[in-house]
Amino acid sequence: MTTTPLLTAQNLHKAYNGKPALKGVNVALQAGEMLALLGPNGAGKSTLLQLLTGLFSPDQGTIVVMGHDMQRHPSRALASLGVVFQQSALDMDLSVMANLLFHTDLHGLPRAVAKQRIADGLAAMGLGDQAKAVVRSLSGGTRRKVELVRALLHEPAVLLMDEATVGLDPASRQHLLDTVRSLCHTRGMAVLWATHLIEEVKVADRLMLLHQGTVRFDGSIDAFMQASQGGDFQTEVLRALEKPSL
Ligand SMILES: Nc1ncnc2c1ncn2[C@@H]1O[C@H](COP(=O)(O)OP(=O)(O)OP(=O)(O)O)[C@@H](O)[C@H]1O
Repeated sequence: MTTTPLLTAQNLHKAYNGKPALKGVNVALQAGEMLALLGPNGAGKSTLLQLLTGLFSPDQGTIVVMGHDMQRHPSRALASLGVVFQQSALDMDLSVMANLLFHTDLHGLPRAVAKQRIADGLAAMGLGDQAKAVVRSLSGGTRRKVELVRALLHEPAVLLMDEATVGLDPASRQHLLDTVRSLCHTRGMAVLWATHLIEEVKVADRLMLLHQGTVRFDGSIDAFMQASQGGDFQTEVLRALEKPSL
């Protein structure tokens, strides 16, 4: 059965000063799906995520989120997106609570609903006692978790994560990914998650390999391994990306 994807990007092109960074990329994210976007430095992962979040416009191509065209109706499209970027979006001098309330106000959530979701979100990430802490006083790993709580407060249909596990120790990284994974299952949230950590992508439903602005593979990890040349997962990913390491 085919269903309408929650997010569709078609034929995305983007160049910087005439140098192409994306050359006709297509993405379709289905409800409940976790898609890992893997590629070496400079492959175009951040550029793709910046286009999908409406930060920049593509030179060519279209992006539709929950039926809303990103260029024609950006605020409607963005209302269904949660974003965790490499760069922190938190105000370092405000408390965790103030940062999170700022986000829920932006999305027009009533305060009572906002406070309940914030309490639940912090508790789910093991941060129930950190609401009053000033963000600057938190470790890098804890800030990442707060970023995730923030990104989920308006219950987005689609979550976009760019290297969201950077700075986390292995246990926290696993916890963050498990949390996201269970939201895919329970709420049908779709996730596009850019990373350069090959081993990390094994928990994803689908793998997209990006190299020099072009999609080299898009499908399940099983399909990738079946089409490969018999090496282990890491070896085959590096072969597909023509890299000795990522
Ligand atoms: N603002 C910019 N101005 C000029 N060139 C850029 C800009 N942003 C990215 N590029 C170039 O576009 C290409 C794709 O970069 P991008 O950051 O999207 O890749 P990436 O896969 O996210 O890499 P990384 O993992 O290093 O962040 C690279 O050649 C990069 O140098």
